[in-house]
Amino acid sequence: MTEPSAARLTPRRAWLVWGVGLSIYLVAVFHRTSLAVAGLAATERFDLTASQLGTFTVLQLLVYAGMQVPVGLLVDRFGPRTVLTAGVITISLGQLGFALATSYPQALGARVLVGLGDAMTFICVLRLVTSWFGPRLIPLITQVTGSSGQVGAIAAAVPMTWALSELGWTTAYLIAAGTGPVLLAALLAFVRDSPASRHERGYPMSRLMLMGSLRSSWAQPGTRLGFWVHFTTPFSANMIVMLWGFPFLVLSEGLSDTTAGGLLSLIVVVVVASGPVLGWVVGNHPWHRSTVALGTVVAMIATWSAVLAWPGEAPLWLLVLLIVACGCGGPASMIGFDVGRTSNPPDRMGSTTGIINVGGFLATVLAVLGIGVVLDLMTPGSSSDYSAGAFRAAMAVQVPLWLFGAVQIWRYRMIVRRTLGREVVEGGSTMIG
Ligand SMILES: N[C@@H](Cc1c[nH]cn1)C(=O)NCC(=O)O
Repeated sequence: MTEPSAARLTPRRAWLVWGVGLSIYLVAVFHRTSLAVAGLAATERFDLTASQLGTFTVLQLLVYAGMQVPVGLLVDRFGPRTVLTAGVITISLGQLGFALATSYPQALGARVLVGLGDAMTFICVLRLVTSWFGPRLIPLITQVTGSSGQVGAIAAAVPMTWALSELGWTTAYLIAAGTGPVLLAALLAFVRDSPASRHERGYPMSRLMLMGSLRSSWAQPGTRLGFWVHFTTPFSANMIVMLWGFPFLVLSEGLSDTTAGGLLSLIVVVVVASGPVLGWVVGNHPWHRSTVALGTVVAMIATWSAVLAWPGEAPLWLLVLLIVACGCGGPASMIGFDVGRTSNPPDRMGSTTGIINVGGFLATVLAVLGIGVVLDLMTPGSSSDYSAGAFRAAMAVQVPLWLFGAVQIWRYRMIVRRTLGREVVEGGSTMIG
Protein backbone atom coordinates (compact mmCIF):
# COMPACT_ATOMS: atom_id res chain seq x y z
CA MET A 1 0.00 0.00 0.00
CA THR A 2 1.49 3.36 -0.99
CA GLU A 3 2.14 5.80 1.82
CA PRO A 4 -0.41 8.67 1.89
CA SER A 5 1.19 11.88 0.65
CA ALA A 6 2.30 14.45 3.21
CA ALA A 7 -0.43 16.76 1.92
CA ARG A 8 -3.10 14.11 2.54
CA LEU A 9 -1.84 13.59 6.10
CA THR A 10 -2.16 17.34 6.78
CA PRO A 11 -5.33 18.26 8.70
CA ARG A 12 -7.70 20.36 6.56
CA ARG A 13 -7.72 23.04 9.27
CA ALA A 14 -4.01 23.52 8.62
CA TRP A 15 -4.71 24.91 5.15
CA LEU A 16 -7.34 27.30 6.56
CA VAL A 17 -5.01 28.53 9.30
CA TRP A 18 -2.20 28.95 6.77
CA GLY A 19 -4.54 30.71 4.30
CA VAL A 20 -5.57 33.31 6.88
CA GLY A 21 -1.97 33.78 7.99
CA LEU A 22 -0.75 34.15 4.39
CA SER A 23 -3.51 36.72 3.70
CA ILE A 24 -2.37 38.77 6.70
CA TYR A 25 1.27 38.58 5.54
CA LEU A 26 0.34 39.53 1.96
CA VAL A 27 -1.57 42.59 3.19
CA ALA A 28 1.36 43.48 5.47
CA VAL A 29 3.67 43.47 2.41
CA PHE A 30 1.08 45.70 0.68
CA HIS A 31 1.19 48.15 3.60
CA ARG A 32 5.00 47.96 3.66
CA THR A 33 5.33 48.91 0.01
CA SER A 34 2.25 51.17 -0.22
CA LEU A 35 4.48 54.23 -0.12
CA ALA A 36 6.47 53.14 -3.20
CA VAL A 37 4.02 54.77 -5.63
CA ALA A 38 2.97 57.55 -3.23
CA GLY A 39 6.33 59.30 -3.12
CA LEU A 40 5.32 62.28 -5.24
CA ALA A 41 1.94 62.58 -3.49
CA ALA A 42 3.67 62.45 -0.08
CA THR A 43 6.22 65.06 -1.18
CA GLU A 44 3.44 67.44 -2.19
CA ARG A 45 1.18 66.65 0.82
CA PHE A 46 3.88 67.17 3.44
CA ASP A 47 6.21 69.46 1.43
CA LEU A 48 9.15 67.04 1.72
CA THR A 49 12.76 66.99 0.50
CA ALA A 50 14.14 63.80 -1.09
CA SER A 51 15.94 62.80 2.10
CA GLN A 52 12.78 63.36 4.19
CA LEU A 53 10.89 61.12 1.78
CA GLY A 54 13.63 58.48 1.99
CA THR A 55 13.41 58.63 5.78
CA PHE A 56 9.94 57.08 5.62
CA THR A 57 11.36 53.91 4.02
CA VAL A 58 14.57 53.69 6.05
CA LEU A 59 12.80 54.35 9.39
CA GLN A 60 10.12 51.78 8.60
CA LEU A 61 12.81 49.20 7.68
CA LEU A 62 14.87 49.99 10.79
CA VAL A 63 11.82 49.56 13.06
CA TYR A 64 11.00 46.33 11.24
CA ALA A 65 14.54 44.92 11.51
CA GLY A 66 15.00 46.14 15.09
CA MET A 67 11.79 44.44 16.22
CA GLN A 68 12.54 41.00 14.74
CA VAL A 69 14.28 39.52 17.79
CA PRO A 70 11.85 41.00 20.39
CA VAL A 71 8.90 39.79 18.30
CA GLY A 72 10.49 36.34 18.00
CA LEU A 73 10.78 36.15 21.79
CA LEU A 74 7.15 37.29 22.15
CA VAL A 75 6.05 34.53 19.76
CA ASP A 76 7.93 31.91 21.77
CA ARG A 77 6.30 33.24 24.97
CA PHE A 78 2.72 34.08 23.91
CA GLY A 79 2.23 32.14 20.68
CA PRO A 80 1.70 33.34 17.09
CA ARG A 81 -2.09 33.91 17.32
CA THR A 82 -1.70 36.52 20.08
CA VAL A 83 1.25 38.33 18.49
CA LEU A 84 -0.36 38.27 15.03
CA THR A 85 -3.51 39.84 16.54
CA ALA A 86 -1.39 42.68 17.91
CA GLY A 87 0.34 43.01 14.54
CA VAL A 88 -2.87 43.34 12.53
CA ILE A 89 -4.23 45.97 14.94
CA THR A 90 -0.95 47.94 14.98
CA ILE A 91 -0.35 48.00 11.23
CA SER A 92 -3.98 48.97 10.57
CA LEU A 93 -3.78 51.84 13.07
CA GLY A 94 -0.55 52.91 11.36
CA GLN A 95 -2.24 53.13 7.97
CA LEU A 96 -5.24 54.90 9.54
CA GLY A 97 -2.87 57.46 11.04
CA PHE A 98 -1.06 57.83 7.68
CA ALA A 99 -4.40 58.45 5.96
CA LEU A 100 -5.30 61.25 8.37
CA ALA A 101 -1.80 62.73 8.88
CA THR A 102 -1.50 66.41 7.99
CA SER A 103 2.14 66.94 9.03
CA TYR A 104 5.49 65.24 8.49
CA PRO A 105 5.94 64.20 12.18
CA GLN A 106 2.45 62.68 12.22
CA ALA A 107 3.22 60.77 9.01
CA LEU A 108 6.55 59.54 10.40
CA GLY A 109 4.81 58.30 13.55
CA ALA A 110 2.29 56.45 11.41
CA ARG A 111 5.06 54.75 9.37
CA VAL A 112 6.71 53.64 12.63
CA LEU A 113 3.44 51.90 13.57
CA VAL A 114 3.31 50.30 10.09
CA GLY A 115 6.86 48.98 10.54
CA LEU A 116 6.03 47.74 14.05
CA GLY A 117 2.90 45.90 12.96
CA ASP A 118 4.63 44.55 9.86
CA ALA A 119 7.39 43.11 12.05
CA MET A 120 4.77 41.00 13.87
CA THR A 121 3.43 39.13 10.85
CA PHE A 122 6.02 37.06 8.97
CA ILE A 123 7.52 35.35 12.04
CA CYS A 124 4.04 34.40 13.30
CA VAL A 125 3.01 32.91 9.97
CA LEU A 126 6.21 30.83 9.75
CA ARG A 127 5.60 29.65 13.34
CA LEU A 128 2.09 28.54 12.37
CA VAL A 129 3.54 26.64 9.39
CA THR A 130 5.97 24.68 11.60
CA SER A 131 3.14 23.86 14.06
CA TRP A 132 0.52 22.74 11.53
CA PHE A 133 2.52 20.98 8.78
CA GLY A 134 4.75 17.92 8.76
CA PRO A 135 8.53 18.06 8.15
CA ARG A 136 8.22 17.06 4.50
CA LEU A 137 5.87 19.95 3.68
CA ILE A 138 7.35 22.70 5.87
CA PRO A 139 10.15 23.76 3.45
CA LEU A 140 7.73 24.02 0.53
CA ILE A 141 4.99 25.84 2.48
CA THR A 142 7.62 28.17 3.95
CA GLN A 143 8.86 29.01 0.46
CA VAL A 144 5.36 29.53 -0.93
CA THR A 145 4.55 31.78 2.03
CA GLY A 146 7.55 34.04 1.49
CA SER A 147 7.11 34.18 -2.27
CA SER A 148 3.32 34.53 -2.40
CA GLY A 149 3.41 37.30 0.19
CA GLN A 150 5.31 39.46 -2.29
CA VAL A 151 2.14 39.63 -4.41
CA GLY A 152 1.15 42.28 -1.88
CA ALA A 153 3.77 44.50 -3.49
CA ILE A 154 1.95 44.15 -6.83
CA ALA A 155 -1.30 45.25 -5.15
CA ALA A 156 0.60 48.27 -3.81
CA ALA A 157 1.63 49.29 -7.32
CA VAL A 158 -1.08 49.81 -9.99
CA PRO A 159 -4.18 49.59 -7.73
CA MET A 160 -2.65 51.99 -5.21
CA THR A 161 -1.60 54.35 -8.00
CA TRP A 162 -5.21 54.38 -9.27
CA ALA A 163 -6.63 54.88 -5.76
CA LEU A 164 -4.32 57.79 -5.00
CA SER A 165 -5.15 59.55 -8.27
CA GLU A 166 -8.91 58.75 -8.39
CA LEU A 167 -9.88 58.60 -4.70
CA GLY A 168 -7.27 60.83 -3.10
CA TRP A 169 -4.73 60.28 -0.32
CA THR A 170 -7.03 59.96 2.69
CA THR A 171 -9.58 57.65 1.06
CA ALA A 172 -6.89 55.44 -0.48
CA TYR A 173 -5.12 54.85 2.83
CA LEU A 174 -8.43 54.56 4.76
CA ILE A 175 -9.39 51.70 2.42
CA ALA A 176 -5.99 50.12 3.07
CA ALA A 177 -6.52 50.44 6.83
CA GLY A 178 -10.03 49.02 6.41
CA THR A 179 -8.59 45.59 5.59
CA GLY A 180 -7.56 45.31 9.22
CA PRO A 181 -10.94 44.53 10.84
CA VAL A 182 -11.70 41.93 8.16
CA LEU A 183 -8.38 40.14 8.67
CA LEU A 184 -8.73 40.42 12.45
CA ALA A 185 -12.14 38.74 12.34
CA ALA A 186 -10.78 35.87 10.23
CA LEU A 187 -7.76 35.53 12.52
CA LEU A 188 -9.83 35.31 15.69
CA ALA A 189 -12.37 32.98 14.11
CA PHE A 190 -10.10 30.44 12.44
CA VAL A 191 -6.48 30.62 13.62
CA ARG A 192 -5.20 28.37 16.44
CA ASP A 193 -1.53 28.13 17.37
CA SER A 194 -1.52 24.38 16.82
CA PRO A 195 -3.90 21.45 16.28
CA ALA A 196 -3.67 20.81 20.02
CA SER A 197 -4.56 24.22 21.37
CA ARG A 198 -5.65 27.72 20.51
CA HIS A 199 -2.71 29.21 22.36
CA GLU A 200 0.78 27.68 22.63
CA ARG A 201 2.29 29.63 25.51
CA GLY A 202 5.95 29.37 26.47
CA TYR A 203 7.20 29.53 30.02
CA PRO A 204 7.72 32.99 31.58
CA MET A 205 11.44 33.73 31.33
CA SER A 206 13.59 36.25 33.16
CA ARG A 207 15.72 38.64 31.16
CA LEU A 208 18.67 36.37 31.94
CA MET A 209 16.81 33.32 30.59
CA LEU A 210 15.74 35.24 27.47
CA MET A 211 19.32 36.24 26.78
CA GLY A 212 20.35 32.64 27.37
CA SER A 213 17.80 31.45 24.83
CA LEU A 214 19.09 33.91 22.24
CA ARG A 215 22.69 32.90 22.97
CA SER A 216 21.77 29.23 22.56
CA SER A 217 20.16 29.96 19.20
CA TRP A 218 23.03 32.10 17.93
CA ALA A 219 25.54 29.49 19.18
CA GLN A 220 24.12 27.06 16.64
CA PRO A 221 26.23 27.21 13.42
CA GLY A 222 22.96 26.50 11.55
CA THR A 223 21.42 29.69 12.92
CA ARG A 224 24.45 31.71 11.77
CA LEU A 225 24.37 29.97 8.39
CA GLY A 226 20.67 30.92 8.10
CA PHE A 227 21.39 34.53 9.10
CA TRP A 228 24.13 34.96 6.45
CA VAL A 229 22.02 33.25 3.76
CA HIS A 230 19.24 35.72 4.52
CA PHE A 231 21.73 38.63 4.69
CA THR A 232 23.29 37.87 1.27
CA THR A 233 20.45 36.78 -1.04
CA PRO A 234 17.39 39.16 -1.01
CA PHE A 235 18.86 42.66 -0.56
CA SER A 236 19.48 43.34 -4.27
CA ALA A 237 15.87 42.57 -5.19
CA ASN A 238 14.63 44.55 -2.17
CA MET A 239 16.77 47.54 -3.19
CA ILE A 240 15.45 47.32 -6.78
CA VAL A 241 11.78 47.05 -5.78
CA MET A 242 11.78 49.45 -2.83
CA LEU A 243 13.78 52.42 -4.14
CA TRP A 244 16.64 52.43 -6.68
CA GLY A 245 15.56 49.96 -9.39
CA PHE A 246 13.29 52.30 -11.35
CA PRO A 247 15.68 55.32 -11.38
CA PHE A 248 18.61 53.01 -12.36
CA LEU A 249 16.75 51.41 -15.26
CA VAL A 250 15.50 54.78 -16.58
CA LEU A 251 18.46 57.12 -15.93
CA SER A 252 21.39 54.69 -16.35
CA GLU A 253 20.03 52.10 -18.79
CA GLY A 254 17.83 54.41 -20.84
CA LEU A 255 14.59 52.44 -20.53
CA SER A 256 11.17 54.07 -20.79
CA ASP A 257 9.06 54.35 -17.62
CA THR A 258 6.79 51.61 -18.97
CA THR A 259 9.63 49.17 -19.72
CA ALA A 260 11.27 49.88 -16.38
CA GLY A 261 7.93 49.35 -14.63
CA GLY A 262 7.50 46.10 -16.55
CA LEU A 263 10.87 44.81 -15.33
CA LEU A 264 9.92 45.68 -11.72
CA SER A 265 6.72 43.66 -12.16
CA LEU A 266 8.77 40.84 -13.74
CA ILE A 267 10.92 40.58 -10.61
CA VAL A 268 7.85 39.88 -8.48
CA VAL A 269 6.69 37.27 -11.01
CA VAL A 270 10.12 35.59 -10.80
CA VAL A 271 9.93 35.68 -7.00
CA VAL A 272 6.52 34.01 -6.97
CA ALA A 273 7.41 31.48 -9.71
CA SER A 274 10.81 30.43 -8.37
CA GLY A 275 9.60 30.00 -4.78
CA PRO A 276 7.93 26.58 -5.17
CA VAL A 277 10.85 25.33 -7.30
CA LEU A 278 13.42 26.24 -4.64
CA GLY A 279 11.05 24.93 -1.98
CA TRP A 280 11.01 21.51 -3.66
CA VAL A 281 14.79 21.45 -4.04
CA VAL A 282 15.32 22.49 -0.40
CA GLY A 283 12.79 20.01 0.91
CA ASN A 284 14.27 17.07 -1.00
CA HIS A 285 17.96 17.98 -0.86
CA PRO A 286 18.68 19.65 2.48
CA TRP A 287 22.40 18.95 2.07
CA HIS A 288 22.50 21.36 -0.86
CA ARG A 289 20.50 24.22 0.68
CA SER A 290 23.57 26.46 1.05
CA THR A 291 24.73 25.42 -2.43
CA VAL A 292 21.50 26.84 -3.87
CA ALA A 293 22.00 30.05 -1.91
CA LEU A 294 25.61 30.44 -3.08
CA GLY A 295 24.60 29.69 -6.66
CA THR A 296 22.03 32.47 -6.51
CA VAL A 297 24.65 34.90 -5.17
CA VAL A 298 27.05 33.98 -8.01
CA ALA A 299 24.27 34.54 -10.55
CA MET A 300 23.50 37.98 -9.12
CA ILE A 301 27.18 39.01 -9.06
CA ALA A 302 27.65 37.77 -12.66
CA THR A 303 24.59 39.54 -14.10
CA TRP A 304 25.19 42.79 -12.21
CA SER A 305 28.88 42.76 -13.31
CA ALA A 306 27.87 42.22 -16.95
CA VAL A 307 25.33 45.06 -16.83
CA LEU A 308 27.68 47.54 -15.11
CA ALA A 309 30.63 46.61 -17.36
CA TRP A 310 28.57 46.81 -20.55
CA PRO A 311 29.77 49.69 -22.76
CA GLY A 312 26.83 52.12 -22.81
CA GLU A 313 23.29 50.98 -22.08
CA ALA A 314 22.95 47.23 -21.46
CA PRO A 315 20.68 45.33 -23.90
CA LEU A 316 17.19 44.43 -22.67
CA TRP A 317 17.90 40.67 -22.70
CA LEU A 318 20.76 41.23 -20.23
CA LEU A 319 18.59 43.39 -17.97
CA VAL A 320 15.97 40.63 -18.02
CA LEU A 321 18.65 38.12 -16.94
CA LEU A 322 19.60 40.52 -14.12
CA ILE A 323 15.99 40.73 -12.97
CA VAL A 324 15.60 36.94 -13.05
CA ALA A 325 18.79 36.39 -11.02
CA CYS A 326 17.83 39.00 -8.41
CA GLY A 327 14.26 37.74 -8.29
CA CYS A 328 15.54 34.27 -7.31
CA GLY A 329 17.35 35.93 -4.41
CA GLY A 330 14.06 36.38 -2.54
CA PRO A 331 13.10 32.70 -2.41
CA ALA A 332 16.75 31.79 -1.82
CA SER A 333 16.57 33.89 1.36
CA MET A 334 13.88 31.52 2.66
CA ILE A 335 16.56 28.81 2.78
CA GLY A 336 17.96 30.70 5.76
CA PHE A 337 14.77 30.12 7.75
CA ASP A 338 14.75 26.42 6.87
CA VAL A 339 18.33 25.95 8.06
CA GLY A 340 17.46 27.81 11.27
CA ARG A 341 14.42 25.58 11.75
CA THR A 342 16.44 22.34 11.55
CA SER A 343 19.11 23.77 13.86
CA ASN A 344 16.94 24.68 16.87
CA PRO A 345 14.21 23.15 19.09
CA PRO A 346 10.57 24.24 18.50
CA ASP A 347 10.45 26.39 21.65
CA ARG A 348 13.12 28.66 20.11
CA MET A 349 11.59 28.84 16.63
CA GLY A 350 10.24 32.37 17.02
CA SER A 351 13.46 33.94 18.25
CA THR A 352 15.53 31.97 15.72
CA THR A 353 13.35 33.21 12.85
CA GLY A 354 13.61 36.72 14.22
CA ILE A 355 17.41 36.57 14.37
CA ILE A 356 17.63 35.27 10.80
CA ASN A 357 15.12 37.80 9.44
CA VAL A 358 17.24 40.69 10.70
CA GLY A 359 19.94 39.69 8.20
CA GLY A 360 18.09 40.43 4.98
CA PHE A 361 16.69 43.73 6.12
CA LEU A 362 19.98 44.89 7.64
CA ALA A 363 21.68 44.24 4.27
CA THR A 364 18.80 46.01 2.47
CA VAL A 365 19.18 49.14 4.62
CA LEU A 366 22.98 49.11 4.07
CA ALA A 367 22.52 48.75 0.29
CA VAL A 368 19.78 51.41 0.01
CA LEU A 369 21.71 53.92 2.12
CA GLY A 370 25.10 53.10 0.53
CA ILE A 371 23.77 53.55 -3.00
CA GLY A 372 22.16 56.85 -2.02
CA VAL A 373 25.39 58.16 -0.47
CA VAL A 374 27.50 57.26 -3.53
CA LEU A 375 24.93 58.79 -5.89
CA ASP A 376 24.97 62.04 -3.92
CA LEU A 377 28.78 62.05 -3.81
CA MET A 378 28.91 61.52 -7.58
CA THR A 379 26.24 64.14 -8.37
CA PRO A 380 27.08 67.82 -7.86
CA GLY A 381 24.70 70.08 -5.98
CA SER A 382 21.30 68.86 -4.86
CA SER A 383 20.39 67.52 -8.30
CA SER A 384 18.76 64.11 -8.49
CA ASP A 385 19.63 63.79 -12.18
CA TYR A 386 22.08 60.95 -11.49
CA SER A 387 24.39 60.01 -14.38
CA ALA A 388 25.02 56.48 -15.69
CA GLY A 389 28.54 56.70 -14.29
CA ALA A 390 27.19 57.62 -10.85
CA PHE A 391 24.83 54.64 -10.90
CA ARG A 392 27.65 52.28 -11.99
CA ALA A 393 29.73 53.37 -9.01
CA ALA A 394 26.74 53.30 -6.66
CA MET A 395 25.51 49.82 -7.61
CA ALA A 396 29.01 48.46 -6.90
CA VAL A 397 28.19 49.05 -3.21
CA GLN A 398 26.48 45.66 -3.37
CA VAL A 399 29.72 43.77 -4.10
CA PRO A 400 31.27 43.89 -0.56
CA LEU A 401 27.91 42.84 0.90
CA TRP A 402 27.77 39.81 -1.42
CA LEU A 403 31.42 38.86 -0.90
CA PHE A 404 31.37 39.15 2.89
CA GLY A 405 28.06 37.30 3.08
CA ALA A 406 29.26 34.53 0.73
CA VAL A 407 32.40 33.99 2.83
CA GLN A 408 30.27 33.67 5.97
CA ILE A 409 27.90 31.25 4.24
CA TRP A 410 30.82 29.08 3.13
CA ARG A 411 32.38 29.24 6.60
CA TYR A 412 29.30 28.05 8.50
CA ARG A 413 28.29 25.59 5.76
CA MET A 414 31.64 23.85 6.26
CA ILE A 415 31.26 23.81 10.07
CA VAL A 416 27.80 22.21 9.83
CA ARG A 417 28.86 19.70 7.16
CA ARG A 418 32.08 18.68 8.89
CA THR A 419 30.41 18.32 12.29
CA LEU A 420 27.26 16.43 11.30
CA GLY A 421 27.95 14.69 8.00
CA ARG A 422 25.59 14.20 5.08
CA GLU A 423 23.41 11.45 6.56
CA VAL A 424 22.36 13.54 9.56
CA VAL A 425 21.70 16.67 7.47
CA GLU A 426 19.68 14.73 4.88
CA GLY A 427 17.81 13.24 7.83
CA GLY A 428 16.46 16.72 8.58
CA SER A 429 18.58 17.98 11.47
CA THR A 430 21.45 20.46 11.60
CA MET A 431 21.35 20.93 15.37
CA ILE A 432 24.76 20.53 16.99
CA GLY A 433 25.08 19.49 20.63
N1 LIG B 1 13.09 37.58 1.65
C1 LIG B 1 11.71 37.67 2.09
C2 LIG B 1 10.89 36.47 1.68
C3 LIG B 1 10.82 36.37 0.20
C4 LIG B 1 10.57 35.24 -0.47
N2 LIG B 1 10.57 35.58 -1.77
C5 LIG B 1 10.79 36.87 -1.84
N3 LIG B 1 10.95 37.39 -0.62
C6 LIG B 1 11.62 37.74 3.56
O1 LIG B 1 12.53 37.34 4.26
N4 LIG B 1 10.48 38.24 4.01
C7 LIG B 1 10.27 38.51 5.38
C8 LIG B 1 9.17 39.52 5.42
O2 LIG B 1 8.76 39.92 6.52
O3 LIG B 1 8.71 39.88 4.33
